[in-house]
Amino acid sequence: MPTHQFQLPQPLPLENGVRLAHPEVAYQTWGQLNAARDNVVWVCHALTANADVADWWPGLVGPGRYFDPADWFIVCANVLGSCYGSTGPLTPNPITGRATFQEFPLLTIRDMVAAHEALRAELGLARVHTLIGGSLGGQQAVEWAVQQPQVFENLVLLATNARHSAWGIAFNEAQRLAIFADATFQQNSPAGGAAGLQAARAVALLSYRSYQAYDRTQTEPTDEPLTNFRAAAYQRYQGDKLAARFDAYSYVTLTRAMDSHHVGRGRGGVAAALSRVRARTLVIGITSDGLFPVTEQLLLARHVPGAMYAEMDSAYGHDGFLLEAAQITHFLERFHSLTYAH
Ligand SMILES: CC(=O)SCCNC(=O)CCNC(=O)[C@H](O)C(C)(C)COP(=O)(O)OP(=O)(O)OC[C@H]1O[C@@H](n2cnc3c(N)ncnc32)[C@H](O)[C@@H]1OP(=O)(O)O
Ligand SMILES: N[C@@H](CCO)C(=O)O
Repeated sequence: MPTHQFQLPQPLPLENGVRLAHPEVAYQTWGQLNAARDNVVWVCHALTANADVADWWPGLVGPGRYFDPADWFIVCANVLGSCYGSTGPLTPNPITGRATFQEFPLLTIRDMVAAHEALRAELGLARVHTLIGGSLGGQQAVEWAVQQPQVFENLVLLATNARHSAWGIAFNEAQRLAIFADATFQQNSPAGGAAGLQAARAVALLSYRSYQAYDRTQTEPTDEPLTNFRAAAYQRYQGDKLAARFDAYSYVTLTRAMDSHHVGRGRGGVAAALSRVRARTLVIGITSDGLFPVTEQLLLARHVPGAMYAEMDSAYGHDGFLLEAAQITHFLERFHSLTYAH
């Protein structure tokens, strides 16, 4: 699908008090809005994905999948701060003409939601049938459902939380330290900090997978090597793969936004904030998720009124929310049949 660009009509007031001039949001849509305008599905993507949800979630979005464009009008927008078309740290500042990470403001999950809320208004979508997201996408989804409870009919949160944990922030900081240790980060060019980003992704992978996943896929078949281990090659490969498609400046910006996530900030705490949600809600946890452990999804389900909770096993750990399409489809079908049974 073509990627559309939406420029917000006004500067965007950010949570830290700065106004972001002429912000843009890149987005894609699939399917048609029906006459009743009640078939909207909005997908919020995770850390390094983009607006092309049919590409990165092919098991859930596409012909014959649970979210089939023949039935649904599906929207996915790139987050503010990313390097896939929405305004980010390497976007030239329209006033100064410069693109420098150092001058780019701190973004929060609420700022990302504010940009997508402006896009929702632009598209004239008064109601959204289903808002769905995992990980950083789930952080946006829950924040949005707290902010605009009247808009969302159904909310699906996967492998996410109400407030980013100390453990998650520590992982993110370890990754940022790897990036800052790369002297080329000062360049403010797309390849700046690439070696640091490779190391950051290798660290991140440890939090996205599990002991069992590495044991199953990366154990040596023989006892021969004393060096150049399979698991080590996998770490390098994954680092290279991300550095080839992403930039270090967006990575730092987005991980800082993730750290900022706290639905209860200024709202009397997490429980009070979650009690505002009016959407029928399904929360999905992954038993092997070491980054967003199921205790975090149980907390969401406990405080969102009437929420349902489902738990899946995955050999992948946290990244199971991207890969376990069959299990997620099963839970969505059950959720749909329960919420629309009468
Ligand atoms: C432009 C864009 O692409 S943007 C959108 C793409 N990305 C996103 O949307 C972000 C979300 N997606 C992701 O995070 C990931 O793609 C996931 C989690 C869904 C899947 O991760 P993957 O890396 O594909 O899976 P996995 O961990 O099994 O690794 C498989 C890869 O590692 C390689 N690999 C496996 N073991 C080793 C090893 N020992 N040494 C070297 N390479 C290895 C495989 O050959 C395979 O390579 P390939 O990706 O080039 O086919
Ligand atoms: N694997 C995900 C991050 C984990 O939520 C991504 O690269 O977007």
